[in-house]
Amino acid sequence: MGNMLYYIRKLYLVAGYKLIINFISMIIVSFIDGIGIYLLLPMLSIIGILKMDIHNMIPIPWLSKIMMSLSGVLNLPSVLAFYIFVVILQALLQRNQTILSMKIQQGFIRKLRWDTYRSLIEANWIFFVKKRRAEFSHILTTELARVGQGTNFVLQLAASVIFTFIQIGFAFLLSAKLTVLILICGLAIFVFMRKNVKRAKTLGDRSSELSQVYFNGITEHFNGIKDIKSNRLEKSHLDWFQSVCNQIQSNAVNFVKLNSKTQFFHKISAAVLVALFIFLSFEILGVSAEQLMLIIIIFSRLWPRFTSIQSSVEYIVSMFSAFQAVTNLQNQCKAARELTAQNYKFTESLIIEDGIRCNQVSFRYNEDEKVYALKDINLFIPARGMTAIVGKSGAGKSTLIDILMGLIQAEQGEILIDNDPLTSEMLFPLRSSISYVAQDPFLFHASIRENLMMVDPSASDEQLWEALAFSASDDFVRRLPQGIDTIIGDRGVRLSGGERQRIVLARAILRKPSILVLDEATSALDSENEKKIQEAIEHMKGKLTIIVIAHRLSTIRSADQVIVMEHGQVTQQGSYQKLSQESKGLFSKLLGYQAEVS
Ligand SMILES: Nc1ncnc2c1ncn2[C@@H]1O[C@H](COP(=O)(O)OP(=O)(O)OP(=O)(O)O)[C@@H](O)[C@H]1O
Repeated sequence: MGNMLYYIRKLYLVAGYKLIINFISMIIVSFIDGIGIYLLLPMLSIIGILKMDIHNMIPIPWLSKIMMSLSGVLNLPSVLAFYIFVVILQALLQRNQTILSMKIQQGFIRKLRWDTYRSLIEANWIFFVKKRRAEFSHILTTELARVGQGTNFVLQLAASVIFTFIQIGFAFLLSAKLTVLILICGLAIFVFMRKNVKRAKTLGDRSSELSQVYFNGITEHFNGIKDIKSNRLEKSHLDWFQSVCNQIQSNAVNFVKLNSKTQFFHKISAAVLVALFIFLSFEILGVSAEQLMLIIIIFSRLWPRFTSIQSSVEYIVSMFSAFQAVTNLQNQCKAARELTAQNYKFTESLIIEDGIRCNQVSFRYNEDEKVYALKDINLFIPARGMTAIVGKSGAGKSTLIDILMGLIQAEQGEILIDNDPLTSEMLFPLRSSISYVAQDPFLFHASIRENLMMVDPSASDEQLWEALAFSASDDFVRRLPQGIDTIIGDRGVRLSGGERQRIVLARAILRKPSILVLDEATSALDSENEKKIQEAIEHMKGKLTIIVIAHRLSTIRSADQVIVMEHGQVTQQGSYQKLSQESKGLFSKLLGYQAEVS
């Protein structure tokens, strides 16, 4: 019930007065629908086509009097014209009301979609580290579509309830006793079928769960399709897929079984009740044939509404798990929000004069565990110098970079920028001044030009080629079939690993950063291209702050300082020359290993 109220409140907040207009339209449409059919029969009797007593048909004295007074005016064409006019009016209003309902439904979904995507984009990095990405796609597509469908049912339910009340009103005027009987029967059946609503909720929850599993699975499988193919893992993935599909199928069939059981029960009970009414009307209540006919018409229109109400309730209840998944995700994102309206205002970059300092910085990915990814880090990264971070795999190099970029916050200790603590207000100016090239660089399914211009939409051709030349990619880009306008596929899949790295490097340079962070950014390059890039980076020394993570130590010879990390701690710090002479240190050991390998 709490869910329902929360949902209605949200719907009202988005749709506002349109919801009320929709509600009023529904009442008018139902009302006209009601009078159209009920007046046709009495009017046909007035003009003598049906031989029925008008007072029996309309047991409301003033209304039957008005009808009788029209007897001289009406004829068959005018009665039929009036009927057609009422139907046209009703159909026109119905059409507008249907469009309005759709506008409300789509407006609500658009708002939910926007709020969810925006809250995701504004959440901090650690939120993404802890969550599965496929969950976001699943919620933004499948679950939102389910909420949309559910909203349609909510509006339909409102229409059904209003229609039912109006029809009950008409029926009551015609025969109070019979209407009360119908209502009691309707209510009894609704109470009797209540357990179906609970079951619908369980099936809805299961449906959310299964579609999440399905979405996560297929996302993972297609991300790892090369591994699947090359390691002959197709069979196990097909088995998994088949098992999930079977579960989804059986869950959906169970829901339809439940829903059709409701409809079946309503149909049977309708037939039994009609028979019972006819019997009661003639044998006990002494209702006239005319009234009975109208009551049957009312009943045949009213009863399907009871069925549709019950059916809509089942669909709506099963939709709530999807709505809950959407709102839960929004709330989690809000709790992890780092980008606020205030932050959007900061568009300028931060100019660092002195350098970045870490003071006793510690960090854990999971605060419930003892293991620290970084422990008591003290270091200084001078502005416009080149700092290299080295260490074995898992030593904490990338985590340190994330802390320096303000992507994650230190659990203990502080980061100082030119001796001022890194505050949340400084995060965005800091990031605006950084160009970051990751180990696994990201490129969009677009042309090279579009991938480059993403960071500077006003860049000229000359600037693009300058950036490409810097990253030693101008030659290979010229040789591509469509040159710089070649589409490079999902994540740049149509390029080699080294080519991808070079394009991302060109993009990083095009941004004109004051801090360039290269996280194993040249690991996939051949020696010739790596040398070219190394030379280009050396030219930049003194102009911008460069932070490089490198496993290949030959690439960091020209660094101003080298930071050596081991198990989340800084164990050595100094110039390349100095560290290579510390024979007991890890750095000289790493140098030794690499000399052996080469
Ligand atoms: N998302 C995460 N959740 C939990 N632990 C993590 C996460 N990312 C990294 N870690 C842990 O933090 C430690 C440091 O990882 P980090 O990626 O910083 O190492 P690294 O030195 O960059 O390694 P590599 O050279 O292999 O990239 C590792 O023990 C790793 O298991």
